Amino acid sequence: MTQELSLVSAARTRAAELNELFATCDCLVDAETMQAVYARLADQITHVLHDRLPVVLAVMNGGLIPAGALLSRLNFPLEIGYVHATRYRGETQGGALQWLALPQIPLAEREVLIIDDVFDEGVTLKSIAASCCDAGATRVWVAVATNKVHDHKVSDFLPDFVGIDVPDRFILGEGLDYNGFFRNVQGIYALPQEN
Ligand SMILES: O=P(O)(O)OC[C@H]1O[C@H](OP(=O)(O)OP(=O)(O)O)[C@H](O)[C@@H]1O
Ligand code: HPA
Repeated sequence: MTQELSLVSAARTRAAELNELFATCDCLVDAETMQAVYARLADQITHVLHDRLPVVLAVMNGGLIPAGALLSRLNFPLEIGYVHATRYRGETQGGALQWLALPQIPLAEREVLIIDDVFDEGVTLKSIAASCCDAGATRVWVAVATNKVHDHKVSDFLPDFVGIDVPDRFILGEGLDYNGFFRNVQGIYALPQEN
């Protein structure tokens, strides 16, 4: 087999494995419900921020999908940027937060809205919000598509806008990945529970 054919064959095998895994996942929130969640969140954000000229920061990579869903529903003046900070890196348990990109837009004397896919333990968003404050933001708001319900959250920090509560399971879809895959899935799914 040529090298190209063997790469194609390996990709096919991996794609089939991922499709098989996805077929065993539980749907927690369907795609239609997520659209309603984004619409409600966008209304709440609009109510608060419509005349504050915010800088809206997507948290890459997972925040990309919810940020897109929300931004297309925010019909008021705002600027868009991103930060990249990660602490799971393909694992199902979080580690130390690694910063890959700081905001490019100056945040001094600006209101900032940070958008991410999940508020899990909260380490990521608490740290990003603190760094925006350190950069001179007058007020930092946080919006998340999902909030994982458990009792091991960071202290003294909560998101301002929460889409939907989900149980304490490893979830994927709507920006959330498993080994880098499934971010593009519409709806929220959970990996099968170990027995
Ligand atoms: O509340 P926490 O326990 O801190 O976890 C939440 C963060 O974890 C995920 O990012 P991840 O580190 O997986 O990077 P990614 O978005 O690039 O996948 C997710 O997108 C959040 O940013
Ligand atoms: O449940 C999760 N799934 C994917 N990424 C995550 N990052 C934090 N929690 C999760």
